[in-house]
Amino acid sequence: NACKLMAKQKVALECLSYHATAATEDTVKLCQDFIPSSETYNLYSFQFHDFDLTDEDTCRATLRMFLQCNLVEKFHIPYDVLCRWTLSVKKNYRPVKYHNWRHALNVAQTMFAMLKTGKMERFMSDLEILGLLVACLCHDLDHRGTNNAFQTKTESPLAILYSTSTMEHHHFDQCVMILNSESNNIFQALSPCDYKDVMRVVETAILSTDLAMYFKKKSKFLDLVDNGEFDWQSPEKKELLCGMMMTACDVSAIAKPWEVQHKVAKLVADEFFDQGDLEKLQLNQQPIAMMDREKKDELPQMQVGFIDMICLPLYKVLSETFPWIQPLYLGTLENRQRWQDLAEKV
Ligand SMILES: CCCOc1ccc(S(=O)(=O)N2CCN(C)CC2)cc1-c1nc(CC)cc(=O)[nH]1
Ligand SMILES: [Zn+2]
Repeated sequence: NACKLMAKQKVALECLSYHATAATEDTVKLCQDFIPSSETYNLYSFQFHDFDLTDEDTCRATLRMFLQCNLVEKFHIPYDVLCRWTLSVKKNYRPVKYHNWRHALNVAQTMFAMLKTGKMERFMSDLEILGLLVACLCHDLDHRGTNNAFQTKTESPLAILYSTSTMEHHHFDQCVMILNSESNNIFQALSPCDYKDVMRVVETAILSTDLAMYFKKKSKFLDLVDNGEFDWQSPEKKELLCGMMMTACDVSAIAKPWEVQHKVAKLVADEFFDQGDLEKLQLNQQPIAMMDREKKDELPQMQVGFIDMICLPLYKVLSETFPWIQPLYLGTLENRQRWQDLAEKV
């Protein structure tokens, strides 16, 4: 009957989350590890990259960011739970070329640098800081290296579950699944009210990483800034600001030193080209230029377009209100020149 079916589904889900969460020995090891300082990992810098970090380093760097923001203390997060949760999050990223655990770590580190070096933490409550860091680390969970359009075109189960922001809803789902898994709930000590609030911050932040939503968000944000808005404390203005910060972190590879940006752009391109191959072979469709490896010569020009359409307007309006994040704007400008030079060479 229905009850038995529900019970079976519940057991199946628990079994799924059991395999999806961290192994005990890995958790014990991370728990005992020495955690180097933020400076050792260069976490305060907008020029941070993960190329020299081992997988263990990426977990220690994650713990360092939580410790540096005093989140373990403020929200009574049991340290072993934080270790297990970190490893479970890392385990639920697939080894795709770009949207993998390393991307999530880089996005979280940019958020950390915006809050600390960019001095934006003064506009955020402790709960929002906790929610934003968790959202960055979880924002692309279980990404398959294919975008929302691909889910829709292939009528994938995810597109049937969510017709809009398909992947972003799945990323949030995965985040909830991990928190609901045995001894993985870093929010376990929060009051029911704080729990509701932090989950709302995490959900809004993860859903706001759908670039299709960015353009709507940007015009609303621009209206506020143009009207000389500076009180970001009202709930809807705060949600809008957090959404803009999430996009700023999500695309922040565009602002990194040229060698870093050039390497990361190749990872992005390779993942896009893999989807283009799938569309040609599996769907017998011609992919858009961005995903067509036959058109890789157009890549520098596309990066200039990406910078002009999405990145520069975003970093410009954010750095006008929060001047200390200007390195993101200047870094993007420098890379625009590099991509422009390559575009003219072809
Ligand atoms: C590097 C390979 C080419 O990469 C791009 C090509 C075109 C555009 S686009 O702005 O024209 N636009 C974006 C919205 N799509 C719906 C339509 C196409 C963006 C990128 C790009 N995206 C990311 C974010 C994943 C990172 C990055 O470095 N570059
Ligand atoms: Zn992302």
